[in-house]
Amino acid sequence: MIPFRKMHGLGNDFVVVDDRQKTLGVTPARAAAAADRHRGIGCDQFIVLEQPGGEGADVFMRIYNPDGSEAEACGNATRCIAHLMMEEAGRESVVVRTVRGDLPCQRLPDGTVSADMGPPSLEWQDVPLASAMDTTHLPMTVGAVADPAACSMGNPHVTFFVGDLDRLDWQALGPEAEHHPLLPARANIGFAQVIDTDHIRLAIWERGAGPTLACGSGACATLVNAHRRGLTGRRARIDLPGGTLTLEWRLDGHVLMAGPVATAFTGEFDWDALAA
Ligand SMILES: N[C@@H](CCC[C@H](N)C(=O)O)C(=O)O
Repeated sequence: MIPFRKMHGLGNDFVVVDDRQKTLGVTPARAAAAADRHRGIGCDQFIVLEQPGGEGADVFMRIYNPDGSEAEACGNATRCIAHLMMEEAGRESVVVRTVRGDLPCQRLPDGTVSADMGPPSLEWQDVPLASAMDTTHLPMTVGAVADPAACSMGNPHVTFFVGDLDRLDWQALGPEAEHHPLLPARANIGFAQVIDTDHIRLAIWERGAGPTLACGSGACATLVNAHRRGLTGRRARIDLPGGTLTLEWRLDGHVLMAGPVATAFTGEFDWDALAA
């Protein structure tokens, strides 16, 4: 049997397994089976802890979407895994390694966990987009929304700025936007309503996962894109369906994100039962 921990950040939920001993036999298909909300345990991302493979980090975090694709970044899982590692090490700060790089994290005095998600990539090749263009204004229309901005937080993000989120059926627009021909690696799609220069409401359609209650890297990308469009300053509170994240795009280029993390329950499963 494989022990797991069900964690979440603002309801963006994860099944976390510890494969630091390399015994679990994780494959993309098995990760997808475990993430399935009907036949598996159910989660937005299946997270695998591995040995960091070198100095400078406490753990390596591998991220699978429910469709079996591997993601380069996951902000909320970074904060959850940082919490786990801080408990394990008895420290108040750790470094989580991902395919994107090393992400320093710390526990804040109010008990929330912050992650330094590194600098965004702003060039069209790095998002990636299908051809050369200004990443602050993409020639992209999906239903009633148009003219989004894009950037990468290691994973690709597109942000549509909308007038009233409550009057937009954004879940109906997500699939077409995620698979738009301008997006060769697909993308996470944000629908953002700027309330004030330091306050954004955000809903996210996640690549490989669909609508989620929150997306940490999506919140980072939204602040970056909103600031580049002149809509906000470099700090904002971002309200998502599952709760609030605090964001700062520092002058050194790094994006800092803070918010709550929680463990919902723990349990055990085996791959054969999931596949049945
Ligand atoms: N929930 C995440 C993002 C997870 C990965 C994403 N679906 C992708 O494919 O890039 C977050 O909190 O950032």
